[in-house]
Amino acid sequence: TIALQHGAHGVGRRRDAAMEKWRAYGLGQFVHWGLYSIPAGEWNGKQYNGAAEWIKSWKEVPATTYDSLMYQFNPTKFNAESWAATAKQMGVKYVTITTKHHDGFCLWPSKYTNFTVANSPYKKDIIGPLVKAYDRRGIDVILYFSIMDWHNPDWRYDIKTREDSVAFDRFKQFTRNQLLELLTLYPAAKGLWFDGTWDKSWVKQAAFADSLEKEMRAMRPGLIIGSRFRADEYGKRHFDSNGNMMGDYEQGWERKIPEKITDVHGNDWDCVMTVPENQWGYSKIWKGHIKTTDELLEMLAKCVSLDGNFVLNFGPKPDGTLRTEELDLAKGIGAWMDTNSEAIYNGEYAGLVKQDWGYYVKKTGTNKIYMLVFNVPVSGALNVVLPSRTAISKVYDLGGPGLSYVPEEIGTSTYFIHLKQQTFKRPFVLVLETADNSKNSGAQYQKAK
Ligand SMILES: COc1ccc([C@H]2[C@H](O)[C@H](O)[C@H](C)N2C)cc1
Repeated sequence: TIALQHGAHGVGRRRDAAMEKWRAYGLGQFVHWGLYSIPAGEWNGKQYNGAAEWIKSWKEVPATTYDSLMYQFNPTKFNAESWAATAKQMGVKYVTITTKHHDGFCLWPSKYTNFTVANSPYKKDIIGPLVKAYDRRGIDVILYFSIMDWHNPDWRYDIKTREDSVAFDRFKQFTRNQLLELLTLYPAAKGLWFDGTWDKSWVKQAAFADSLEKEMRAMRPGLIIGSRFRADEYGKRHFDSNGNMMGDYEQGWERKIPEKITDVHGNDWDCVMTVPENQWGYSKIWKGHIKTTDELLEMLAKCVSLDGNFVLNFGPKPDGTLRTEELDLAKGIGAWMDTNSEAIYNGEYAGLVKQDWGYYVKKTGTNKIYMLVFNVPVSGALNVVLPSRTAISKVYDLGGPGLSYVPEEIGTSTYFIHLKQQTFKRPFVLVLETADNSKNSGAQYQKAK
């Protein structure tokens, strides 16, 4: 191994209560809201073909004109309680909210810049009411913060000259000030989701970022910070020069999901996902494929079955209301979660052979295994292969009270569960209770005929 001062500071999963709670979330919500929500991907009648929250980077958009959008920010219909109520009904256990995106506009009244809600017609703090509304419903709040700040004149993409270095030192102090300010103003926040950390200027700040991370953790014991915040002294990000993950969970899964358990290297992780192909902030026109409730439920199931959390993005409108398509998805996901959330919360990788019908989730600390079924075979028979010397002792359907199955044993710890009906309109969950049958514990199952 390589001697590192600023690489990973621990190997393997955090075992403290705060991280165990994070590990158990299963389902989260991302909220991208800011000045970019006003143009919503359009400028002078032309469609920006990137992600709406990146419109300031479009050459057709003069930075000063974009920044004057601050004087239009007045979300008269914003109601933190209704956003939190929607999230509660959807069944999310945590929410990640943009405090400052790359454009540099702050949704809280920061005293380190004028580019904040305080100087907009709206005037009021947005973050405080959101933290309160979500937190009091038992939904933990994570604060999204972009290191890259296109508004701050001291931001640099790289540090080439003495002047760059002097300016970026000012920028580093500004960044530290804002982060300590956020932790001080919003003590209920459980973590920070960093972004905008890929440029050379920041990648060169291994020592500064490491000491800042230590300072924030000391200030807020239990604070959860992902792998995207800092680089090690050789410029390695997410995983240090020895291949160890930096931070408490892997943040690389943006709009993509791991295929198999070895892809996650035994770490905690979350997948952040957009409803359209690639739009985080509100975009008037959603081009391309828009994901349906069932597609999103399958992504959720896949993430939880591979030891991760699934975080679905919402891009509220400039008036502060949520768009209809997102409200409909929240309702659809919530309805499914009302029946099946016990297969999502406190779930982990079950260690069983993956089958085509869907995903296994094991309830942490128990021998209860859930079968989240998305693809019913034409045979109607779901194949289950358990570790040897393990037997199925009981199978029942979470959705159909009293709907239980007697599996057919077709080999050592190998079964078919013959479904009783052929057509299913929605994904459903079967609960497997297993027992050790090394002493042939007489588990209730049919002998193969
Ligand atoms: C360089 O490509 C990028 C960089 C940052 C992003 C940002 C998005 O704006 C959104 O905030 C997402 C979570 N983040 C990775 C997306 C693509």
